Amino acid sequence: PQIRKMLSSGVCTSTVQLPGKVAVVTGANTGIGKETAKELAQRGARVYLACRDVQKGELVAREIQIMTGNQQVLVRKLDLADTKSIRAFAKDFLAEEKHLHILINNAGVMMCPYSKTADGFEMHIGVNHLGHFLLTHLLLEKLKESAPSRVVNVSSLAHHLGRIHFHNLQGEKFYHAGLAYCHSKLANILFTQELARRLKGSGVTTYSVHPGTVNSELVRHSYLMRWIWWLFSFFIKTPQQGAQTSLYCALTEGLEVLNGNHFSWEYSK
Ligand SMILES: NC(=O)C1=CN([C@@H]2O[C@H](COP(=O)(O)OP(=O)(O)OC[C@H]3O[C@@H](n4cnc5c(N)ncnc54)[C@H](OP(=O)(O)O)[C@@H]3O)[C@@H](O)[C@H]2O)C=CC1
Ligand SMILES: CC1=C(/C=C/C(C)=C/C=C/C(C)=C/C=O)C(C)(C)CCC1
Repeated sequence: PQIRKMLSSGVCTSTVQLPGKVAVVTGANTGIGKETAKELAQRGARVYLACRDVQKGELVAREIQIMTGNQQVLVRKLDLADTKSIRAFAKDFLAEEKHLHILINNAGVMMCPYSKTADGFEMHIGVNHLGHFLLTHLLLEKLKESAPSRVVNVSSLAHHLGRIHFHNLQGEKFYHAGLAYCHSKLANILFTQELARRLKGSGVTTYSVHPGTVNSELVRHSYLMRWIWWLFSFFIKTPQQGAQTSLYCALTEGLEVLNGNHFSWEYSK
């Protein structure tokens, strides 16, 4: 129990409520994204679940509506492996909404077999980084107009093993599914730092996050990881616990001074 308590430490204690606020959470139909969206809805925000599978999203939206009593939980199609889908999502969102206060770039894929996005990017870098990069870029004016607003990029402690190999960005010369994930998670952090630098003074701030080791569907592509996750399932975080660091960065008052920083449960009390 002590190990479990230590590994699942770090709770968002902010009491901030979000009536009138608008949030987008990518990959919100399961895992950490679903729990993040649920908490934002609980606090009164209008929450867009940006999912590639709209049917799955609708089921979750209904569940969140019933649990929170907030009817403003909406599902929109977003496939981060296809820039056409990202552009269509952004176009419809910008036409529909006056504001965007919280963007949580949460969706992610880990250790999938070598494959490419619709636009020819290696899947990890394409979905985890480039897809979110484009999405953020397309929504940036709206975020600025809605300032103070925040962008949270869900990265991972796996970034420590990441390197940006510009000569092999699409994994065509060499591909390792685990390392490809690590590279994409490093890209999330570098993106956060540079975005913070460029947005200084705009009222939009951005943070990257390691959510902890979380019992979710992320391990679906690796038999070994599924086995490790099963073996340690008692010790690792629930998705609800895994959502705490994203929520902390989205909600905590006064965090603007730490614009561009990386937040990780390992360092929290
Ligand atoms: N679980 C963990 O231990 C850790 C997780 N993270 C990060 O946390 C984030 C959330 O992961 P987690 O909840 O654990 O994993 P899950 O696999 O449970 O959730 C991932 C979400 O991303 C979505 N997604 C995947 N590919 C795409 C795509 N092409 N377009 C749109 N959405 C997509 C999935 O949709 P669908 O259900 O349709 O596949 C799903 O909703 C990820 O960024 C991950 O890297 C970081 C460190 C540790
Ligand atoms: C050894 C070990 C663990 C394994 C941790 C691993 C393997 C973490 C991988 C994290 C990843 C892949 C993050 C994704 O972004 C646990 C389960 C904490 C329990 C304590 C001992």
